Formats: sequence, C-alpha cells, structure tokens
Amino acid sequence: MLKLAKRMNKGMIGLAVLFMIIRTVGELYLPTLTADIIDNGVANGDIPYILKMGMYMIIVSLISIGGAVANVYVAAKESQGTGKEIRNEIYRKVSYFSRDEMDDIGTASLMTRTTNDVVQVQLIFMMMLRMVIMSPIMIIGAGYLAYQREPRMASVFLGTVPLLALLIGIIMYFAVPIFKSLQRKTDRLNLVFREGLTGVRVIRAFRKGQHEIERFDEANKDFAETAIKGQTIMAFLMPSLTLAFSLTNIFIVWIGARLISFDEMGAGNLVTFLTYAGQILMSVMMLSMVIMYYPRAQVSAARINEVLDKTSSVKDPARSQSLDKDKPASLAFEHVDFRYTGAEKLALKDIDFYAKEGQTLAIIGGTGVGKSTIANLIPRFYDVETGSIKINGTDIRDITQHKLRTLLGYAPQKALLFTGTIRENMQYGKPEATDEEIWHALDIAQASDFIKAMPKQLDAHVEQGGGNFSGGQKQRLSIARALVSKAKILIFDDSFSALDFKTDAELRQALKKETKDAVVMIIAQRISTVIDADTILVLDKGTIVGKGTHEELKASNETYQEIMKSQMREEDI
Ligand SMILES: Nc1ncnc2c1ncn2[C@@H]1O[C@H](COP(=O)(O)OP(=O)(O)OP(=O)(O)O)[C@@H](O)[C@H]1O
Repeated sequence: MLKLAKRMNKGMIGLAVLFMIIRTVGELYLPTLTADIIDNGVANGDIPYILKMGMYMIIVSLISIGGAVANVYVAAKESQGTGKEIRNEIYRKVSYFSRDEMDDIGTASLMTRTTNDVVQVQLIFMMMLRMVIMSPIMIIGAGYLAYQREPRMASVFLGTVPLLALLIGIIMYFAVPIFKSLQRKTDRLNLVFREGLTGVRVIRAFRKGQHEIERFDEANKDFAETAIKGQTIMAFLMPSLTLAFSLTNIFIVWIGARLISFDEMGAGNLVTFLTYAGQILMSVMMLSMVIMYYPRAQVSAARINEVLDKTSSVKDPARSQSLDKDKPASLAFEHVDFRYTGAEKLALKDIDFYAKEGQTLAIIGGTGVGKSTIANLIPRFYDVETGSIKINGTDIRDITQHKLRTLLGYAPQKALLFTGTIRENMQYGKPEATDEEIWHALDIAQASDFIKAMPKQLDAHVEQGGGNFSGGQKQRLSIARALVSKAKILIFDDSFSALDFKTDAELRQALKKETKDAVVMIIAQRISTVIDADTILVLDKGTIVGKGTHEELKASNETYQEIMKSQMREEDI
C-alpha cells in the first residue's frame, strides 16, 4: 500500500494536512467559545458579550468549513488522480506483457485489478487524506482540552474510549477476513460473467444457457452472501458507538451536575464536555472505519503491485542492433526448441528452416502439432528455449520488439477487428496509409467487393470484435490489414481456413504477385492452400517430419500423403 501511496504528490498531501488542521483546530475551538458564552455571557446577562462571541463563533465556523471543503477537494483530486495514474500504468505494463504473463494472471483478473482494485485503493487514499489526518488530531486535541478544563470529568473518557476500542476490535476480528475474501470473489464473478458474454454463441448452440445462468448465479450468490455477512458485522459498529456515546454522556452529566451543584464548575463546561465527547468518539469510529477497510484495500494494493512488479519474460536488448534494410528479406529458424511455461514436454523440437524474399513457406499439420506456436515465436509473443530465430540474418532478440514488429505483417488464427471503421482497422499497422493503399490491400485480400457493396464503404462501422462480419469476411479483412503495412515478413496463421476454395486460390494468386520482395509464411490445414508454396514444412508433434515442394512430399512423405488422402478424392491425387 505504501508503495502505491508514494505515488501521491507530496505537496498535495501537505495541503490536505494543512486544511485538515485548520478545520480541526476550528472545531476544537468552538466548544470553548460556547462555554465562554454560557459562563460569562448568559450567566451575567451580558448581551454585547454574547453578540461579540457569537460573531467570533461564526467567523471560526466559516474558517473551519473552508478548511473542510478545501481538504475534501484536495483529497478527492489527489486520490482520483493517483488512481488514474495507476490504471494507466497497469494498462501500459500489460500491453508489454508476453503471452506467458497474460496467461499467468488471466484477463478477467486483470480487468478486476484495473477497475475494482484501483477503486478500493483510491477509497483508502481518500480516507487517509481526510479521516486519518483528522482523527488523531481530534482525539488528542479534544482529550487535552477536556483534561485542561476539568481533569475529574475527563477521566470518563478513560473508561469509555477503551470500551469502544474493544467493541470495534471484536467487530474487526470477524469482519476483516470477510472483506479480504471479497476481492477474490469479485474476480470469480468477473470471470464467469466474461466467459458467459464472450462465449454466448457456443453456450446457446449447446443449449447451456440455463447451466451458465446457474453458474453465474452461484458466483453472484457467493459474492453477495459474503458482502452481506461483512455488512451485517459492520452494522454492529453504529450501536457500539451509540452505546459508548450514551454511557459517556450519562457519566459526564452525572459528574458535571454534581460539580455544578457544589459550585466547583460552570454550566458552560458541561456543554463543552458533551461536545468533546462527541468529537472524540466520532473520531475513534472514523479511524476504525479506515482500519476496517484497510485490509481489503491492502489485498487490492498487493494485487495491483503484482501486475506492476511483473517483468515481461520477453525483454528488449540493452543495445538494439540495426537491421540492414537493403539486404534481401529472410526468415530463419535455427534448431529451435520451445516449451510453454510449466509444460513438461517441448511444444517445438529442433525446428530448422530458411526462407528468403519472394518465397512462400507453408506449414501444414494436424491440430495441436505446433503450427501457431511457430507463428507466435516470430513476433516474440514467447521466446525460444534454445536455438534462434533470425530475420535478415539478425537474431530477433537483438532488436527491440517495436522494431521487430514493424517488420512483420501478421494475420492471427482468430481474426480480430476493433470497434471503429474499416479505414481505422486497415490503418492499424500504418496510420498514414492512404485510401488508395487500403483499397489495393482489400483487392488482394479479395475483400473489396463486399466493402464496396456497403453504403459507407471504408467508413462502414465495425462492431466489437468485428461482430457484423462473417468469419470469412473477417479473415479477409485481417489479411488486408496485414498487407497494408507492406511488411517484409508476412505471417498468415490459418487465415485462409474460412474461405471457399475459389476465394482461397484467387487470394493466394494475387498475393504471390504482390509479395515478390517479402517472405510469406502460410499456416494451413488444407493441402489446396499450401500446394503452390515454394517450401512446405510438414509438422507432427512439434517436429518437422517433411520438407519440400508439394510434388516432392506427395511422392515421398508418409504424413503428407496421409493428410492428402484424408482431404482429396483418389482421382485428384
Ligand atoms: N498457451 C499455452 N500454454 C500451454 N500449452 C499450449 C498453449 N498454447 C498451445 N499449447 C499447446 O501447444 C501445442 C501446440 O499448439 P498450437 O496452437 O501451436 O497448435 P496448432 O498446430 O496451431 O493447432 P491448430 O491447428 O489446432 O490451431 C498443443 O498441444 C497445445 O496444447
């Protein structure tokens, strides 16, 4: 918590303290003025004195109110501002995470941490800048002033304050663990909600709607029950305060009345004491509220720090090497082994190939053999375990990720579009791309026809995740987006799978003409997609079991022949 609190502006903290001191001193001074009015003004019937002191009280009240308002303003501004900074930093940090770190924390939890956890921390910052400053000054100040006035009456606080502290301690003993567990339950609630929303089509197709509703209901119930339990325990706080307050008042009035009747104390002191009692007990309660919320905020702070302290396993080199742009583009995997974090077995073993500009390299194989893993290693979503990947002869770990990614055009397996217009989506990798360049890329990707058919064309709206386009349309748009940047290394991870055979063939033909100075990697499961590639890698269980052209593999490679048999009729073979 302290680590996050250090982000607050020291000057603003100083201002909050100053304004709070002004407010508290004002509030502590007012009861003494009341006592003066009663003892010197009312008792002697001195109207001018009452009026003078009344005016004085109004001025002190106004200064005190001014301090209070200024303190709230500074506290709110600083806590909200710090919260905003923390959210920004989490977002910046996460955007540099490798897939390993993303998998480790999980998207739902990252969302909870950026929103709900930051709100908890903001709340405690706000409390710190207000109550934590005010309460100790108030308790010590009111206690001291009360003692100065009449030590015999002040002794009442020695009994009631510890009683209140004991009651609060008991409440906290039960409430704190409950509040701590609430953050975990918020995570679970978000996870189930997010899965239910993103998987809504699958859920409906499998008629699992009711099951999902019940799953959410269970997580929701668990969260609500825990929150209710916490609030129920908290509900004892107010009666405890009332009890302590009433006992204090009874004792003050009892002792006070006796002292007044023996003429040992003025009536004004009694009123002053009752006010001090209220101020002291209220401050104890406010402090206990902070102590009550603190553990929950501390859990939140730890969860935020976990994200902020996480270092990406994929690091930029201390000194980035420059790539020779004039050199012909090339992509090489040199004896690459790769294993997912925590996995026992290698996902890729001894992957070794080379492709130069103008060449198309295809990778074919069944599901789960490691095709996408190869594609994911090139933009350094993960780093290799042994061996190396080289672009234009330079190890990709020797250049910055930013520079590396400007060299790549990547169409992922799951075509993803962003909310906005077609133009904005196409300009994602090259913000300065002209309409002409965009249409050209759409032409190659066989996407211009359906975009032209839309009334707004390049200004047509794209819904979240590209929801208003078909799977095949999304794939073509995703291919066009990769082409717009005119990258020298183009990776198409199963990007042709939702296209019909005719579109698939036309697209590859147009692509071939356009990519004479680029290396094109096509990952596919269909033989027809890889048939024209210069080199085809046949992948099985993470290793290359065949390398060559279609004709060569057709003649000699068993795995390739099996894939062909499963996909083509005998006469086509
Ligand atoms: N994030 C991950 N963490 C752990 N293991 C993973 C992860 N992603 C993939 N794997 C495993 O690595 C292996 C290769 O997966 P990969 O996605 O590369 O296969 P693929 O050949 O592209 O399959 P498909 O054609 O079905 O997409 C699989 O056995 C898979 O279970």
